[in-house]
Amino acid sequence: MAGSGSPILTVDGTGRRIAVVASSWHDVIMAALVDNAVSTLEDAGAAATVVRVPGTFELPVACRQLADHFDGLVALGVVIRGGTPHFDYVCAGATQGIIDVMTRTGTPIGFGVLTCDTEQQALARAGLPDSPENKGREAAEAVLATLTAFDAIRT
Ligand SMILES: Nc1c(NC[C@H](O)[C@H](O)[C@H](O)CO)[nH]c(=O)[nH]c1=O
Ligand SMILES: CC(=O)[C@@H](O)COP(=O)(O)O
Repeated sequence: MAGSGSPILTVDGTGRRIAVVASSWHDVIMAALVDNAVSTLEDAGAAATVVRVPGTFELPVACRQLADHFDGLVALGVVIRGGTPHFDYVCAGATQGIIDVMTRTGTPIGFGVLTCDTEQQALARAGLPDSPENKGREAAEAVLATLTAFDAIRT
């Protein structure tokens, strides 16, 4: 299980159809996030479909297009601060946009967007062999656990 503070979840993905929506900046880190999310979903018995978008700012619109066609989504991105406030707007816009899709559609979205000041911070959370944390796995586990919780609520 990933780093300190990560919840201990028992996740079952049997019969679930999950779309992994992934941005395309910082390709090495993104590849690790996507690979870990997909393997976590498939190891849990879910069917995973990967959909790529240009950047993290485009994640919400892609999530909205997919939310009615999948049981759940995983949103993955890597945003690394540059020299202007652009980082703040991309991160805030994507985060609020993903929240809006989730609350308006009722489709759970595992949040796997890394918002980092440095590349080193992102690498440490990517689930690479020497990464202390695995945010791709965490986001995948979260969406499956949420769907399980929904089942309990509905019974
Ligand atoms: N700087 C990063 C970006 N910027 C691009 C935006 O996400 C967006 O694609 C652009 O503004 C066009 O609409 N995106 C990332 O995912 N990561 C970054 O570090
Ligand atoms: C977070 C970003 O969009 C980043 O690439 C912007 O860099 P800058 O603020 O130097 O334009």
